This record gives sequence, C-alpha cells and structure tokens, in this order.
Amino acid sequence: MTDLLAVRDLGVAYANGRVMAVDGADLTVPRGAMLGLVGESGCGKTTLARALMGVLPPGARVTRGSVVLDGTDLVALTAAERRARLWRELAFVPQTAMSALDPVYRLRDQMREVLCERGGLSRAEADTRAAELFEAVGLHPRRLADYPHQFSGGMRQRAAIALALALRPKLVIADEPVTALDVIVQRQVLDTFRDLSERMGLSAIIVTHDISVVAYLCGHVAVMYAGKVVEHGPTEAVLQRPSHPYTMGLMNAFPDLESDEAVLAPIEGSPPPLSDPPPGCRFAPRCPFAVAACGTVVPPPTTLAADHWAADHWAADHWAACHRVAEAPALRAEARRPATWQGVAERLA
Ligand SMILES: Nc1ncnc2c1ncn2[C@@H]1O[C@H](COP(=O)(O)OP(=O)(O)OP(=O)(O)O)[C@@H](O)[C@H]1O
Repeated sequence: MTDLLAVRDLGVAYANGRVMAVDGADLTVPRGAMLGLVGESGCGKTTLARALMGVLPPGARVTRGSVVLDGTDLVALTAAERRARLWRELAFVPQTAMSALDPVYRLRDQMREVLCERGGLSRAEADTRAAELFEAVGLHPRRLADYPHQFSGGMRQRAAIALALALRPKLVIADEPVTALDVIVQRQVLDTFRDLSERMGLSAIIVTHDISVVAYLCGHVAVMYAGKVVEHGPTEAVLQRPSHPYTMGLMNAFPDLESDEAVLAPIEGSPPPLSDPPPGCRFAPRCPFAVAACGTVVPPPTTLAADHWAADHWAADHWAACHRVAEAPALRAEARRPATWQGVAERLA
C-alpha cells in the first residue's frame, strides 16, 4: 500500500528566498502511523509543518518539491483548493491550545462551527459528534458547555485535539503538542494520542524537539537538521541503530533510561545559519566523522544496507543522508565515546 503522505525534496524560503528554512526535505507517513519530526530549535520543523498544512506566514513560499497526500500533490493546488482541504483532509494541533480555541466561545459553539459550517452536519448531529469526540479524548461531554479558560492546560490541549479530529481528517499535524505542559499532564496528552492511534488508526505528524516523546508515541521518526531530514525510519530502528552522525549525537545528549552508563556528550557548535548554509553536508562542520566529500557533496538519502539488519523486516524503510552510511555500525560505536565529540571544530579547522 502506498504511504498516506510522501514529501519529496520540499523547499520553503523566507525573505524572498534569502532564508531557505526547509531545503530539500523528504519524509513519508505510512497509513495509520504516527511520525515524530524531531530536531533542535530553528532546524525548520514548524516551517515544514506549516508548509504541509498550506498555512505559511506572509513572505514565505514553497520553492520546490511535492507534498503528495493520498495521491494528490498539494503543492500543485491553488490556495483556495488547499483551504478547502483544511480540517477535512489535514488538521492542525498547535503548541498552545489557546491559539486553536477561541476564548469568547463555548467549546460546543466552536465544535458546531467546524462540524456544521465545514462539515455540513445539522446542529443535533454536530452535538452528538462533539460529545463523541470529547469522549474519545477523555473529556466529559458536559464540558462542551465551558469556555476554554475554564479548562486546565492539558484539557485545553485535548479539546484542541478533539477539534482537529472533528471532520475525520486523513492526517493530523501537531506542533510541539506537549511542550507547554508540565510532565504529568504531558503524559496524559501523549496517552490521548496513543489511544487515538491504537483505537482509530490516527495518522499524525508529531513535531517535537524531544526524542523521548518520539520514543513513547511514534512508530516512525524523521530527524531534521538545518532544513533537511537527515535520517528517517521506524523509531525502533533509528533509536537503536542511529545511522546519521547527527542522530548519534542527539542520542548521546539524552540519558539512556535502560543503562547506568550516563554518556552525556553535547554536539559542540551550533547549526549553520539557514541564510548561508555550508555546501555539502550541513552537519559536516560539527561532525567528528566528516571526510573531504562531506564538505562539498550533498549526501543523498541512502537506505541502510540489508546486511546491517538481515533479520529485520523494517530495514528497507530506514535511511540516512550520510556519505558514510555503509560504515554506520563502526561509527556508532565511536560515537558512544564522549571524547569523539570533543574538539571537533578545532580538529576540522
Ligand atoms: N517569518 C520568518 N521570516 C524569516 N525567517 C524565519 C521566519 N520564521 C522562521 N524563520 C527562520 O526559519 C528557520 C526555521 O524556523 P522554524 O521555526 O521552522 O524552526 P523550528 O525547528 O520549528 O524551531 P523551533 O523549535 O524553535 O520552533 C529559522 O532559522 C528561523 O529563524
């Protein structure tokens, strides 16, 4: 079966093309899958999510590539055609639910607006569906009579998820849906997504800077660095066998919950300015494994060789954009040593 969403070589520019916030990004979302889009601040996650939704801010535009949702290239559609697909095909859950919910309307009225005006339901049908949606996200239907300010942060976020699901969209895109919440409430909201995924086969992209959110919730992951997706695959494969040096470095920056070996080695330096990225691999200036080609040639997405994974059925879906991908097992071992990451900038200079 084809993937629900296939993004190929997507480019998005701000400031008349001077800042390429997304520069040749590739990703896929299989049907019924949750994809975690992970990367550090400023790597272009929000821009990519907004480009998928077709709601870029003024001054931003898609410069190249395709976004094929269920067989239709959304980039080729007019703005009006794209707007008509919002809610129905693609729905958005923002970081703070307050930007999805209108403070002056009761939740029931906001549900009615989407369900009646966009979905063509009668009021009675809309009210029944709204109650079902609230139940699906763990809220009592009685709370539909409340205003957003009467909800706690976690409840508001669940109400925003219910609203996003109103017209049974094919794909939900959630931008840092738990970042603004405290840890216990984060868990409740993540469990809501997990439940929806298991019970309803929800397909979603979860944008996050937090690998532990991906590990908890997402069956697939796309790792983004400086405007590009550098590694992509089933979460288990990517987290157990990171194959791009940036992913290896990210993993080192998170404590391993299953072992006492606390190797916390930061990746030195910072991502390049997107107005003037380096030629070749964008991670090369911070990469302990960079070779001459990395400074000049952009590495293409390369599927991991089958022999890394002989027995694993998901091997074919795991790729990394690194010239040294064939050496990934050896590099991974090196990457676990904190010394590997020390003084990289000086060594490369
Ligand atoms: N309106 C804008 N005009 C110009 N540049 C912008 C604009 N919005 C974002 N950028 C730039 O685009 C790049 C990507 O930003 P984006 O917000 O997509 O990244 P992000 O990974 O989502 O970061 P964060 O996690 O901090 O939200 C950044 O370098 C940012 O400075």
